Amino acid sequence: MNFENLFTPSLEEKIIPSIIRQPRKGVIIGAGQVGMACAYSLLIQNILDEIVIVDINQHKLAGEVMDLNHGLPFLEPTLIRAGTLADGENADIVIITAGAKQKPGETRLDLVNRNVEIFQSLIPEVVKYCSTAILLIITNPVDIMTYVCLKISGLPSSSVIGSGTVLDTARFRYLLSEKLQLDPRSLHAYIIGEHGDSEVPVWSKVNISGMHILDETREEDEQIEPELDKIFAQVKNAAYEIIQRKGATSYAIGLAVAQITQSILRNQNRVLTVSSLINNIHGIQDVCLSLPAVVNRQGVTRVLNLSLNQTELQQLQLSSQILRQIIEQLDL
Ligand SMILES: NC(=O)C1=CN([C@@H]2O[C@H](COP(=O)(O)OP(=O)(O)OC[C@H]3O[C@@H](n4cnc5c(N)ncnc54)[C@H](O)[C@@H]3O)[C@@H](O)[C@H]2O)C=CC1
Ligand SMILES: CC(=O)C(=O)O
Repeated sequence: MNFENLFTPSLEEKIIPSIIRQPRKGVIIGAGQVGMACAYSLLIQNILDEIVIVDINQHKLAGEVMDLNHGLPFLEPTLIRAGTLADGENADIVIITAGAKQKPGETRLDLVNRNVEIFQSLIPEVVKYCSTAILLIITNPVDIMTYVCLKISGLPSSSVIGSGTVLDTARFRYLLSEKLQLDPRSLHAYIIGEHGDSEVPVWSKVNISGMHILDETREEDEQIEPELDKIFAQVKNAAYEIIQRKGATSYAIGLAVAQITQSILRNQNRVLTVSSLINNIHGIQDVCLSLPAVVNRQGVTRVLNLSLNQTELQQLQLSSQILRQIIEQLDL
């Protein structure tokens, strides 16, 4: 039987999809726990039309791609394939998750030398094949790796973004919403600074419908402030707790990456606490860290100058100094 003659697409079938919009193509580098959680979240939310996944472990990569492809009958059409960076040509976004992860008890900053070495050979290849893509860095320590990627790639700072504290902000909103018995989407709160041990909760801005959290809770519970401190400790230690139990964190970061990617590719102008190059905000210079920023098809186009109280400002500046000291030790 000649399969080619079995079905010939009509002119409309060939042409109409390309008239509606350009296909959206993404590359995920690293098919580990995080890379595959990103692929799964992007796939089930129909954010990309084509996903190329790249990993040095070809054997595992082939298995991961087979497994995802077997789910396609339940989803919108998406081309998912194992590939190399050369297959990333014309990609709109490159999501980088490749590298070492924390072992139980290790900090994110402990990973810096191993992952900078990987980026030194990886990033020039990414730029060679995907020079027009937005680069979204997930590999830890994510703020340092975003800075390293920016320097090695020579790309404009708007095009190199770290997932930063988008995940910590989600943990913060979830835990606060549990405490207050609200939908987390109705509660606005931010974690800023390093995605790591020096991160900063912006308590002065936590609000529900514009109402500050302490106005909402004071009458109900006099003991709320120690409770709130406990919540922040849970946010800060979440990765340690999860890694100690299951070896890695994956689902929530996958969803966070899907949201950042959606804001980029659908030009949504969402305000997200991504990590980007900060200069001249809150006295911070030449460091990548998270502040609320506008994310769209150009990447990060605006970092918001969030007003902070004195404690928050000091904590943010300390966080930036910790990151800056590490950058100064690197040979970039
Ligand atoms: N920014 C964030 O919020 C989060 C960041 N992470 C970080 O993401 C990274 C990945 O974590 P997991 O996926 O759990 O680790 P994993 O060990 O499961 O996967 C890493 C993958 O990278 C691949 N890899 C290593 N070097 C490569 C290269 N040069 N090219 C292509 N592939 C390469 C490995 O073969 C492996 O499959 C870690 O650095 C981790 O700390 C994890 C969770 C949240
Ligand atoms: C591992 C990591 O960075 C996190 O889950 O926050």
